[in-house]
Order: sequence, then structure tokens, then C-alpha cells
Amino acid sequence: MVKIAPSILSADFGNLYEDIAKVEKAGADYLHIDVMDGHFVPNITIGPLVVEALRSKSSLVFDIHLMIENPDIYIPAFANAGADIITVHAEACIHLHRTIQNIKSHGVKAAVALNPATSLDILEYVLNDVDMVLLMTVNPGFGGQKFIDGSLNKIQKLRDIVNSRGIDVEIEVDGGINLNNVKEVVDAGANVIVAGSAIFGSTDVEKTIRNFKELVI
Ligand SMILES: O=C(CO)[C@@H](O)[C@H](O)COP(=O)(O)O
Repeated sequence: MVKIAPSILSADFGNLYEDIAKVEKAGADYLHIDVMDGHFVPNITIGPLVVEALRSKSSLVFDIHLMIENPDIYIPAFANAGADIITVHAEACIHLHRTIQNIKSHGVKAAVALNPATSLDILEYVLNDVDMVLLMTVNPGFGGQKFIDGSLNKIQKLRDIVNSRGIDVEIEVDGGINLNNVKEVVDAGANVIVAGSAIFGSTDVEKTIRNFKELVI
């Protein structure tokens, strides 16, 4: 089943709870929460306090995407705040295998994200240990960017590797995904679709989520 994960980076931060309630009502599967530190990416967003505040208001799967340096020191705080999945960037981890074990030790699902320029090779010895791989289809840091076309090939390659190993690893894609290209990314092998501006920038958020779901059935 393909899952839809609205990215709250494009939500109205002054009405965050209302925006989250809308996507939950419309049948979103995950809530994608972008955490940025102004170092790993040139933008700053939210921390564990906000995640904790939202946790009591929503029963969506909290999919926390850490775009930060030294993620290990913040993993306990995000786990305690209510994360269901924590994603770290391979580019930010010196000891990636250890970081994955750190996430799992908190009873949280572990995922690894790759920037567009990072090869799939980096996953060779950790792929069997993760629950999900997040392929960035834009350079991370901002919503509303254009999907990088070469990403389709990368998604397909990862899908082939996952299938050939016979493992249960989700493939999440993030950046520039909209109603016009979602079918292509799903056909290439993605099964978790992050969308920010295409959902929260639309005039009818609930209808847009339903449209996404219809396209990927
Ligand atoms: O991680 C990021 C950006 O770094 C994403 O989650 C964006 O929030 C996706 O936004 P759109 O490209 O869908 O507008």
C-alpha cells in the first residue's frame, strides 16, 4: 500500500494543529516533520518541544526527518517526544550503523535519508537494518523546489535492491512531488510519498490528499 506523508514544513505554523487535523481527517498515513538545524541545511525549523506538543493532538504516525548534524545527541529527545520513525542523513553520520542501533534502542523505527548526490552504495551494509530509506528528490532545506528528474532512476535501482534482498524496507521520496508526478515515482518503486507544498499550498487540503490517494491505488 502506498502511504501519503504530508510535510508540515509547508503548513501554516500559526495554525499548525488545525492544518494537521485536516490532513488526518483526509486520511494521511504519516505526518512528515522536518527538523532543520541551520548547519546541515541552511534553514531552522522545529525541535522536540513542538513534536511533544503535537503528539497529544494527533494519532498519525510521526515521521521525523532529522536534517541536522550530530543527530545521535537528539535521538532520545525526539523518541521521548513521540516519534514513531526517526530518519537520519547518511551524510551526517560518521558511525551510521551505530546511529541506526541508537534509534532502534528507543523502540522507534529507523530510517536513513540520502541527498540527491549521494550514491545508494552507502546503504550496502545497513540496508537490512533499517525500516525505511528516504530518497531526497530535491536538495534538502526548503519546500517548494522542483523534483530532480534523475531521481526516478535512483528510486528504481533501490527498489530492485530491496526486492532482490527480499526485505521489508519502505522507500520514501521527498521533494517536489505533486499530483502530476506522483504516479511516476510510485511506478518507479516508492511507497511512502512526502508532499508539502502540493498539499498545504492547495486550496482544498482534504481534496488534494484524496486525489493523491486515488492516483496511487
Ligand atoms: O525535507 C524537505 C525539504 O528539505 C521536504 O520534506 C519538503 O517539505 C518537501 O516539500 P515540497 O517539495 O513537497 O514542497
